[in-house]
Amino acid sequence: MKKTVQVVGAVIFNETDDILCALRSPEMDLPNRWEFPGGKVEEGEQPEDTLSREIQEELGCAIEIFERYADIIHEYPNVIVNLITYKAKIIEGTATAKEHAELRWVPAKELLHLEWAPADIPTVQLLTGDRG
Ligand SMILES: Nc1nc2c([nH]c(=O)n2[C@H]2C[C@H](O)[C@@H](COP(=O)(O)OP(=O)(O)OP(=O)(O)O)O2)c(=O)[nH]1
Repeated sequence: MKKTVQVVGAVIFNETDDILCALRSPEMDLPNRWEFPGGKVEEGEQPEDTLSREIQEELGCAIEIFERYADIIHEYPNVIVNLITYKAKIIEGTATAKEHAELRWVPAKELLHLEWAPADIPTVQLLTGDRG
């Protein structure tokens, strides 16, 4: 049976309502695909704590986490990913790509122009519909 991993991602908005998109590096799984920064929830960890920790590690900044935005299950060939996204904003520091190949602030209506990790597409479509 395929393993299911719980993954949290941040939909980070700025003051002009652009969304922070992160490009996975060539060394990561799903190389060169755009994603919501975040990572796997470790055993015993609260999803919001995972998200704050991952954002600090990956982007070097602190976020405030708001409501849960979407809860998606996507089956990859080797694993099932349960991607839960939360709306968030940066409250301290500036987002810097410490692990990603690139970070980009993108208006909601342009999100679908990027090549996303397959599990992210339903969430991106929701965002585009909400704000586009
Ligand atoms: N962080 C993140 N991962 C995603 C997204 N969409 C998606 O399919 N994934 C997949 C890629 C990975 O298989 C898994 C999470 O991986 P990760 O590499 O970000 O997590 P991590 O930092 O905890 O991983 P690890 O290398 O320490 O094992 O979920 C997304 O929007 N954000």
